[in-house]
Amino acid sequence: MSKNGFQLIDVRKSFGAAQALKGVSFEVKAGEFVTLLGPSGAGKTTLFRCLTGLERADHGETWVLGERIDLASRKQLRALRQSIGLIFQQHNLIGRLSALDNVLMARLSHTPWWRVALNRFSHRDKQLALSSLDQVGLLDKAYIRSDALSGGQQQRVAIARVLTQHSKVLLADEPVASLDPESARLVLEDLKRIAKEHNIAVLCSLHQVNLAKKYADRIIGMRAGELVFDGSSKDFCAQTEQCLYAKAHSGIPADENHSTV
Ligand SMILES: Nc1ncnc2c1ncn2[C@@H]1O[C@H](COP(=O)(O)OP(=O)(O)OP(=O)(O)O)[C@@H](O)[C@H]1O
Repeated sequence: MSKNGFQLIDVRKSFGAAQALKGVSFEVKAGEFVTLLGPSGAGKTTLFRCLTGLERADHGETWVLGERIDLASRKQLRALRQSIGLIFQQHNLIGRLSALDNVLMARLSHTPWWRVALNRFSHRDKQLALSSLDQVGLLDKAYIRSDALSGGQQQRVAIARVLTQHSKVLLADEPVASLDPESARLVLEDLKRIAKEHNIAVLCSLHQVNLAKKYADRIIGMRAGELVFDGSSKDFCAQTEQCLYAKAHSGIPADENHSTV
């Protein structure tokens, strides 16, 4: 099993009668930027929750950085989660803190409590945080309160925080859902570049097919808990898109739809 990236093998998860994941298998390797597409209820959030250990699958194996996160103890889970960077639609920054202080939050678990209480992070940590802000083009905003930044800039501060955390795996759950097209472009370009430059496995769920096709190395399509497409962006054609979305809204059960996997 790869020490880098993550892999799901026949992962199934139900909530009562609702089968959220019906045997999902795929791998994302270090350096890959993969987008996850699928209509509402496809199981994307459940998949992310299984990958972070927030949800335990009923069946199958969930490997993260060479370890079974589905079998991890609380202590192992805490350690593993430090290597998993999370980006959400709502970036979870503390509005009254500067961009730099928000990025430094990634170093909390590496910093003695008294340094945190006095807001005295080490020089090395500050350099690291500033360098991360520089990598997302926001060095000049380091000392600005984060609630004074635009939505796109705040999302890029959240990316800088993940970089400062030294994440090896990055899960981005609809990171551009509430952004204007230009901000969305900048965020996706950052995520793609970071995957390559830092050799991080990135899985990013999106609702915009055009953005997935433009930026992803690979697209994974899910519908009703099943993987229905796993391939390169150029192979994701109009027919695949229709299969993924249109029929899902038509009331036809997923089992009766054509699968491209
Ligand atoms: N905690 C839960 N309790 C009951 N059912 C759940 C729970 N979580 C998810 N489900 C069900 O599992 C299925 C998949 O949900 P999930 O949220 O993973 O889909 P999604 O693709 O993320 O959808 P969306 O794009 O709308 O967020 C849905 O039918 C949902 O109702």
